[in-house]
Amino acid sequence: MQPVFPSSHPIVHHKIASLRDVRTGPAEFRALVRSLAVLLGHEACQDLPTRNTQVTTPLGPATAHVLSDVVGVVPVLRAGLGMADGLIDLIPQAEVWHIGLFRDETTLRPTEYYNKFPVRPRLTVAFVVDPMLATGGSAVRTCEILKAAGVPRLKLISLIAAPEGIARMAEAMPDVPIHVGVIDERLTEIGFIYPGLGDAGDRQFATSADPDEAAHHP
Ligand SMILES: O=P(O)(O)OC[C@H]1O[C@H](OP(=O)(O)OP(=O)(O)O)[C@H](O)[C@@H]1O
Ligand SMILES: O=c1cc[nH]c(=O)[nH]1
Ligand SMILES: [Mg+2]
Repeated sequence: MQPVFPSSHPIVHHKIASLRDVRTGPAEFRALVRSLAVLLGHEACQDLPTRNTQVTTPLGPATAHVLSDVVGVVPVLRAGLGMADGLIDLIPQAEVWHIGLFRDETTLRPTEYYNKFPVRPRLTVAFVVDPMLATGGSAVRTCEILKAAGVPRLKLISLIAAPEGIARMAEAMPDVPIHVGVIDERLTEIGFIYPGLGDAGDRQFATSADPDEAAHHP
């Protein structure tokens, strides 16, 4: 089974409490997603290798350390987009590869609608970012696409995971570590994470179909 790293950081937990809250509107929700991505991204980068380099400071030469990897950030559209901004805050030189998938609401299977990445990939490590790991279908499909594109090392960063999604990743992608804010109780009968936060894409982009939910944050 792959390593799973639930965050133990109090700031992560504090921000996830606000993210879950039904009264949190889209602007605050987006800001929380971005800052949680920075915090979890920081944890996920802990073991990245560095190489020595020389730079000249105003006082003279210095040995410095820079990342050896060509890093990619892969948001799973739509909900992963807000997390990508946080990862790019951390690693501005990262290549950003977009993968468009949504979950069919009846079968819960991922449906692909968009991919954008270079024909001859140079990445040596990619961080897949998606706030929700529910059944795990979307994460597994994304990792399959990236492996087929030749990316040798993958990591998944999510904000909330269900035990079912973690088990699915462990079976299909045992070499992909998972960095996650929290692991929740279970999936509901319609495949939502419980207690979760609802639909992460709709809450970021203000597209909830439920007028009562929208009324909480006019
Ligand atoms: O683990 P799974 O069962 O596959 O579910 C998780 C997926 O569901 C959500 O996306 P959604 O399909 O709602 O698309 P969206 O981001 O466009 O809202 C979420 O952002 C994941 O991509
Ligand atoms: O709880 C869930 C499950 C899948 N996608 C979401 O946005 N939320
Ligand atoms: Mg959605």
